[in-house]
Amino acid sequence: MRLEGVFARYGRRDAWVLQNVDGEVRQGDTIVITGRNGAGKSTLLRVLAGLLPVGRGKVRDRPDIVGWVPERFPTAQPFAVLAYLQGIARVQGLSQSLAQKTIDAWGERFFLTPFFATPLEELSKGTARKVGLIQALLNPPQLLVMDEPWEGLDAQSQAELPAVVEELTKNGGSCVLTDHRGRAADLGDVRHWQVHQGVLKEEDAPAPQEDAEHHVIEIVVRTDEVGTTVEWLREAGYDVHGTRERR
Ligand SMILES: Nc1ncnc2c1ncn2[C@@H]1O[C@H](COP(=O)(O)OP(=O)(O)OP(=O)(O)O)[C@@H](O)[C@H]1O
Repeated sequence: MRLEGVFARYGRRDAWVLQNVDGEVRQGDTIVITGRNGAGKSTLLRVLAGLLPVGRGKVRDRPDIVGWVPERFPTAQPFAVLAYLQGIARVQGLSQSLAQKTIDAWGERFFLTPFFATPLEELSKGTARKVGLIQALLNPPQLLVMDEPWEGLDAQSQAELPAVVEELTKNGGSCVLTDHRGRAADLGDVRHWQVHQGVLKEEDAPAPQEDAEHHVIEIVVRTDEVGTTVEWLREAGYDVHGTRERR
């Protein structure tokens, strides 16, 4: 998928939010978009997902199946969680039995099953975000676009996200996301796009800085303790660079 000279804005009289953006998303890519508040990161995600039409320029070869995970999942809808996900699966063309199997599997994986009967309006912010995530994954997307996916999720679900991204990209999908908390360090090989005042620049991975006052320690923990350990270290103020399987 390619963006060629893309300009985007929200109203015909507004200033351009994105200006002359060129970029290519290739199969298997994970791209992390960074930039200051208001730089245009979410706007770029909406353009990629096809939710905001471009004012000038072209978007070429957007995949047919795009999953969109919004920063705020809209809970003002008159459905319980399960009925909502079943409705989304139906719209996406999944058969009833496949839909149920898929919803059950994601519900287990993200600890959402106990909330299946809860009305969307009664969900906490974090639980609502899980619904926002799962609805985007029901029909495996060829492009997954996520706005701050770690935000508001519980520690176990946060720890599960890198595996979800890896499964998708290994199967030829691509993933583009924003992450102001630095959690994308858990994702392995990623490309970095930086947005500054609506202009996009591709960056090399940030170079490790020489720093005589800090050292890096590698620690080994049990697989089922990775999420809680990472969370615990971050809460204690440590900078966790990433996790990997022991080889
Ligand atoms: N729905 C909207 N209608 C009008 N203007 C908008 C809308 N959404 C964003 N903007 C404007 O577009 C600009 C870029 O916003 P955007 O949300 O893309 O930035 P961002 O980099 O994602 O910021 P943040 O990190 O704060 O989420 C801002 O000036 C913002 O006010």
